[in-house]
Amino acid sequence: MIIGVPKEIKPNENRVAITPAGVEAMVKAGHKVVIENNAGVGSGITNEDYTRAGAEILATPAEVFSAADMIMKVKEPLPAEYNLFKEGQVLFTYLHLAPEPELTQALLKKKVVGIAYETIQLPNGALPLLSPMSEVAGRMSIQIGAQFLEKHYGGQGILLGGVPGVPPAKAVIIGGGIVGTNAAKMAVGMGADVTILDLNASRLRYLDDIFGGRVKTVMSNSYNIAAAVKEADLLVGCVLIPGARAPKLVTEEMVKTMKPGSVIVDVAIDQGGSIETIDRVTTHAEPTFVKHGVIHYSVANMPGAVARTSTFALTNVTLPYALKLANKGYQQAIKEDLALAKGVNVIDGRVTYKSVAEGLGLPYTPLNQVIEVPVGFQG
Ligand SMILES: NC(=O)C1=CN([C@@H]2O[C@H](COP(=O)(O)OP(=O)(O)OC[C@H]3O[C@@H](n4cnc5c(N)ncnc54)[C@H](O)[C@@H]3O)[C@@H](O)[C@H]2O)C=CC1
Ligand SMILES: CC(=O)C(=O)O
Repeated sequence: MIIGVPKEIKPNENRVAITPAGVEAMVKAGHKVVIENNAGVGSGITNEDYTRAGAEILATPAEVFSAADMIMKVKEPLPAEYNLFKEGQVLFTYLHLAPEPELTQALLKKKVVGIAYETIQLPNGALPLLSPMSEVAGRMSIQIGAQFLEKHYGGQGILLGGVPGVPPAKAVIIGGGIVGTNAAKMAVGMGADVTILDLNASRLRYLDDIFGGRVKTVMSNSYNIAAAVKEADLLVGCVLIPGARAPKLVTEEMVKTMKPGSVIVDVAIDQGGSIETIDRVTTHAEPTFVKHGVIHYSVANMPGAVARTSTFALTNVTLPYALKLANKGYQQAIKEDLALAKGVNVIDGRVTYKSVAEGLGLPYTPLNQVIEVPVGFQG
């Protein structure tokens, strides 16, 4: 199989979908890897690093898309890439289709086999290809929040951890999954007063255990969210219903109750966001805007800012699945792997992931009506 890796084009997206180790593994398995010129430089990987591992460098994204049977990317394709897909091409990347109707239509039109990193799901519910980036974004959310709380960034001028004699800032985290847990680790480490809300009581119990009483856990409902938001100096939004648009849990009225110069970091923005006052996706170049006196941060590719860490963390987990797809072909690989089958969002011009179809108001086709699925697969 020919595997193509274009350079990412989202603003300040410096990650790349394969490392030289991945190239070497693909080539050893009998595949060819073509990589766009300088695709790895943002992550500190040169063309020569790739060619030494056995890849071929191509000058343009058009050449990469045209040569490849499978495209490996990091972020969802942008409009400039929509016309580059080939019919039946496998696209293995983060897709986040629920808030992306135009991208979804482009993939359906070209009958692309769209396998989304973020919906590959193990039988125990874990999302192994989302987790490492959630770890990165969760940890970043607190350092970003701490920075924007500084006066010269427009914040209240408070130190997250306080100092002896002055109380710490209040960090409120909505969603106690991978992002939320990693945010809490950083916030606790920096000495903040931390509250986590989730609607999964078992998860709250787990968080209470691992943090040994250093975080407050609260059941997520609109009453408790309103009370916590009002107190928050730093609010981190990180809920997820896999594949679906994020629910708007924090209303505009709640945001109005926050102190001027407080900060909201909506990590769940890649699934449409969970804060009503966030009406736009921001970029690393211009990451914030102010509404009702509150600083809003809504960058959808946060890990792109720490590209070297993120590229290696991401490719550690994507490579085994990419190898399986390349070695067996997508039909056989999907038929044999329950987690991979959960990753298929679009195939043969149909949407095969239910919450994506529901979110976009498009017809849903169960995956088993399109290709063979593993025994026990539930779409
Ligand atoms: N902006 C960015 O650069 C990045 C964004 N993300 C996004 O962050 C979000 C969270 O990801 P993970 O932590 O990995 O997901 P996860 O599945 O580990 O955790 C989500 C948590 O949200 C909870 N939840 C669901 N509905 C809720 C509600 N109504 N109230 C409170 N909690 C609720 C779930 O019980 C779960 O504990 C996802 O949308 C993910 O795509 C992840 C990495 C980077
Ligand atoms: C998860 C995701 O969207 C990212 O890492 O950019």
